[in-house]
Amino acid sequence: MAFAGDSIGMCRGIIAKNTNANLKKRVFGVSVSPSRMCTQIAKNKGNVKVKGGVPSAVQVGLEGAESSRSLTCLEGPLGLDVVSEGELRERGFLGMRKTKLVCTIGPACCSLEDLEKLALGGMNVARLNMCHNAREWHRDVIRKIKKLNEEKGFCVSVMIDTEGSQIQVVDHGAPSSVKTEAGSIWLFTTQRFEGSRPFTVQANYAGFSEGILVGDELVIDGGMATFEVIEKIGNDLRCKCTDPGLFLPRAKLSFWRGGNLVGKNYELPTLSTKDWADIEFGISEGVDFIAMSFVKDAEAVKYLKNYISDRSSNSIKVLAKIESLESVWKLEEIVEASDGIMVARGDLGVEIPLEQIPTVQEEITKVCRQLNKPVIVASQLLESMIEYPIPTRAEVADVSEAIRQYADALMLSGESAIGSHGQKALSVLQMASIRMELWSREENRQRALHPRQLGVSLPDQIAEQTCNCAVEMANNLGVDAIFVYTKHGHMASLLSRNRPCPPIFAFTNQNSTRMALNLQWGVIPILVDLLDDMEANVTKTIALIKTKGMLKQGDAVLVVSDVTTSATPTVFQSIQVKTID
Ligand SMILES: Nc1ncnc2c1ncn2[C@@H]1O[C@H](COP(=O)(O)OP(=O)(O)OP(=O)(O)O)[C@@H](O)[C@H]1O
Ligand SMILES: CC(=O)C(=O)O
Ligand SMILES: [K+]
Ligand SMILES: [Mg+2]
Repeated sequence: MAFAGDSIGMCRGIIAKNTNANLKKRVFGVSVSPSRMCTQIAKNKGNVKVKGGVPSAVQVGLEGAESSRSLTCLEGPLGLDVVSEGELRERGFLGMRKTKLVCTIGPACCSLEDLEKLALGGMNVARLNMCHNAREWHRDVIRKIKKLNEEKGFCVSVMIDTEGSQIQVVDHGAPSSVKTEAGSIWLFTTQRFEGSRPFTVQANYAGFSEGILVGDELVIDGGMATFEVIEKIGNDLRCKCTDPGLFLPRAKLSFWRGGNLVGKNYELPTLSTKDWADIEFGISEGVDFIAMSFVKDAEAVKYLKNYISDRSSNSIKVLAKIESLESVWKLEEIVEASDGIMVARGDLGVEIPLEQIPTVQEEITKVCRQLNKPVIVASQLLESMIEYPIPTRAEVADVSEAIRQYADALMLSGESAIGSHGQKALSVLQMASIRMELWSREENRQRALHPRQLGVSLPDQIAEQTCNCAVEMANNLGVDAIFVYTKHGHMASLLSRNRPCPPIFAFTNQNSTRMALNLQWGVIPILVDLLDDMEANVTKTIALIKTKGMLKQGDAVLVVSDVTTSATPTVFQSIQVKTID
């Protein structure tokens, strides 16, 4: 693959020692000069110093800052998952898929064999929607996934998704869908009754009609059918169907007045008693992510994060689902508070007009990248594949647009949970990712980001600038891979944020970091034991990957690390380019 550009001239100072003909051939693009990098570093005045005299490395250090690492030894097998290893062998470094894939597990794919097929097909994260099934069912699935990871060398993270609170239909008088004719009169009630009553719909929440006025519009599932409220009888509503359509099971209700949403959901708690019990269950089963449904504000996310850190020594990442109007209003504070975001387009489409979904999705992905949080685009990506073996052209275009927007991950819902073609749907996502990522590289689209400075403290600013420069260098030099050594995944995520052309191999000695990085664009997390001496880690990991036959002579690797030496308590962030001989 070629990148447009001129020469490596200005880079020579950095890579002189390691430059060979092979690398030169692959180096294209506008160069970053060491002097430009130093200028950026020098802006962070204080006791920052730039080390000279090492032609293959740029090092910056902050004197007196203690190393945050407590690394011990580097031995044992290379913790690279079998799927990444296969992709690398088959397609080479640049051909490795960067966009991560999440599959919702349901009755159609919960056997060990089906889960293994999804893992082989590239599932990075398995999502369990706690709206469905008993906890025993979920426990069984989680254990199967962990068994596959342990015994077959996969690296599939587990996410539980809370049920949350929302006004919805409990019963609409039929086991599946029911038609609503224009002009038909329906009663929406909170009364509980056995069996079904024609033209009667049970709502799940006693206060569902509070504040609702005659003349308001009642919309089902964002437009499946529309009613006008014609009479209030206590808490119940008599409604006339104005736009005929369908009631599906668990249909969502929303009320509108003069074109604006009447926000009844706001009064419901973000986490119900059942959600808290599900969260306890998730903690005890050692899940990697908890996706929080119907997040209203940053407080709810912070509360859950604090609760988890008090309860569990494992770090479980909290993802906030953006699926209400209120969460769109408070987007930035929610993104800042959370460990990642899901654009839950299904329920979002109930609360905002459908034509606004594409722009809201683009805005959310942009904010997440600016604030360096992973983002999943979810719902109806390949909806027609629940039934059919191929997607519609429009679905492929939608999926490709999410990839072009550089979403970290794409999610399958019913396609994998209940669909007849879950594995095929996953392969559509995989092919679309590889195709669109190639196109984006050819268009040099990663340059479109003007990253907002995130770091407040000087060490954080240095880490961020190091990663920004490292990615620019990696792209310009056309290196094959970026290696990073990371305990909590921060450096790896800062590199990912820049959406580099080569894949990022993130070596970590913490399993929770490995599982969390599974959601981040372009990061291949690898579990290894690490040494205190960073230089030794670099040498040993390169040697390990080479031994496996995945690095060959002439390959170039850009290495980003926090270099600590035993002689000084100083942290040096360094960028080195190593060519393999
Ligand atoms: N564990 C499961 N058991 C049975 N059916 C499931 C399960 N998980 C998902 N499904 C089915 O797949 C469909 C889509 O799944 P998904 O869980 O993504 O629903 P959703 O309504 O988009 O999510 P949410 O409830 O979080 O808004 C659901 O309507 C449901 O019928
Ligand atoms: C995934 C989800 O919760 C939604 O789209 O509503
Ligand atoms: K849910
Ligand atoms: Mg939802």
